[in-house]
Amino acid sequence: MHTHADQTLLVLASGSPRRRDFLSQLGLTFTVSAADIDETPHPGEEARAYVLRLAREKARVVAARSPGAWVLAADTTVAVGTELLGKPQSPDEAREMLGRLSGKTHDVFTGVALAGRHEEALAVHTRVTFRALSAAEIDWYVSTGEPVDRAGAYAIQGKGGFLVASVDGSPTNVVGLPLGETLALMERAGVPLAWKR
Ligand SMILES: Cc1cn([C@H]2C[C@H](O)[C@@H](COP(=O)(O)OP(=O)(O)OP(=O)(O)O)O2)c(=O)[nH]c1=O
Repeated sequence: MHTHADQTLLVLASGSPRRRDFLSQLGLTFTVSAADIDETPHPGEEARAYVLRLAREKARVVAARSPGAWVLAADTTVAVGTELLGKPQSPDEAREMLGRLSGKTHDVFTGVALAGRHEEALAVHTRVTFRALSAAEIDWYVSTGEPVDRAGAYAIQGKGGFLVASVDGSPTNVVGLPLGETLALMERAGVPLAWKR
């Protein structure tokens, strides 16, 4: 018997409001169920491998409690050379991270994973170049509170826009969900998309 694909449930395994907004903008109907996993990198783990591992883990944890659903998860990290910059744990750490990024180009990686009938995953890489920042600019930005809960201590889509000189690659990848690649992934897996109903 033919089953209508659009009856398949889509679950976003994320507590991130950015990811929720992006998926909504695509016209997709979904529920949200955040996965709480250990995000500690393995010793010497490369950024691409790290974000893929975490995205897959988040998707699997939620898929295990969502029978019959497609589960989408993602993880974003900032890398300076081989060093991973996660979310700052304090204003001092945020200042330190922003100082490291000032006047240089860094890498942003997002891993996207889909779990359900089968698994699919991909990682997207964007290069972001920061302006040379003054200490006063960094202090002010940290005082806005925006760096909290942001990989690399900035939000390009918010007040942190002034930090950035240029972006090479997917802009939505930097905010936490590379939209073009995520759509391609869902299409490949057979997840029902709004314009295909
Ligand atoms: C670099 C950058 C990161 N970020 C955010 C995206 C991610 O939400 C966050 C990185 O943390 P993640 O661990 O990728 O995601 P999360 O903890 O917010 O949500 P969940 O694991 O439940 O899905 O940093 C921005 O919003 N703007 C930016 O410019």
